[in-house]
Amino acid sequence: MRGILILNTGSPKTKNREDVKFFIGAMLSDPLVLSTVPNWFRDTLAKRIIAPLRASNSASHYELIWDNEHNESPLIYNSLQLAEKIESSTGLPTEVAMRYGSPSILDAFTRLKQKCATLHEVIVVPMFPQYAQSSYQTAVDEVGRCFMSKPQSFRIKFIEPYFNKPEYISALADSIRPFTEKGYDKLVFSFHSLPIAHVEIGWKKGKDFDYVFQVKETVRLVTKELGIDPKKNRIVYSSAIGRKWLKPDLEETMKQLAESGTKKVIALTAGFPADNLESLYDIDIVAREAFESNGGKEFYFVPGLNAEDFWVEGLVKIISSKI
Ligand SMILES: C=CC1=C(C)c2cc3[nH]c(cc4nc(cc5[nH]c(cc1n2)c(C)c5CCC(=O)O)C(CCC(=O)O)=C4C)c(C)c3C=C
Ligand SMILES: [Fe+2]
Repeated sequence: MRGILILNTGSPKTKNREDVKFFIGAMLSDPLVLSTVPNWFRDTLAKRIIAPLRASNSASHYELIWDNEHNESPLIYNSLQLAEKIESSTGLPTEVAMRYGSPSILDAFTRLKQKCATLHEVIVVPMFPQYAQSSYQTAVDEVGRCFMSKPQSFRIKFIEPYFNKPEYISALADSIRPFTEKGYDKLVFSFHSLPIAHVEIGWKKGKDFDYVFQVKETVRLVTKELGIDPKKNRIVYSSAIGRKWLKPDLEETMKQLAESGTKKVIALTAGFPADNLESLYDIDIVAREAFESNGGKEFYFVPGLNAEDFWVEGLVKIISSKI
């Protein structure tokens, strides 16, 4: 029997400073994330310098978006909900694993084997529509490392980035349509920013690794599916932590739009199917505030696809294409 593994980046175990610090340290000590630092210095820089400096601020952001009802980070909660629905829709054992922290990849393999003694194949579904070495590549590499760390009775297959897959485009369009139908001035598509150095490495390898190409394709195809005016679109990038990162910046653009008289804006992330810090904080709190406090009148945030039925249906089709 086959199993399915929903794979994402991860989130702190709790919103407490210590857990947030641990998570940031784990992420930034990854050579595919913090790649411009010599190997010998990366761990120290990540765990002893950046993580302690960043943790309090970051924890205060997590505090604002945390899912207190389920006592969980929204990213983890959304991923678990999605896995539950995929399992009941396909009848195949489905688990969640994170690149950093928990639930871990090895634990997820164990749970899949417990659910199914005759497991012969695991289809790994990285929840990254566009390729980046710091998201898709590092997550699939880690699954590979875990898989090779001990003998397994199953094989693994990976779903590729689905930036242009009709099922993803149509799910995104379905989530945006109720907002665009009511009229708007600008539709802002936000994506995670990346160091230009990462973008260039991907671009040189070709379109399968080219983040900016894939971002633009997602936006072009969604625009076509919705039948809306591409001139009212903006592509922006959030969460840059350096000067040589992809621009224009989300917050800066919101301020400029408001200052130049734009009244009604719709914003979403087409780079994260599951809501998380980058959508719930960067867009729904920071970008909203930048727009509204500079003269903008109406700001609408399109929630992520999360575990919406139309996305579950689309994702199951994407997964089925590997079977
Ligand atoms: C060099 C730094 C970083 C790069 C490059 C980067 C790329 C990148 N990240 C995601 C997805 C997620 N990142 C998340 C958290 C997070 N990411 C970084 C740094 C880089 N990310 C940090 C320091 C953190 C911790 C939070 C913070 O302090 O800002 C998360 C988790 C969000 C959550 O809700 O918990 C995700 C998901 C992608 C897709 C990506 C490249 C495209
Ligand atoms: Fe990140």
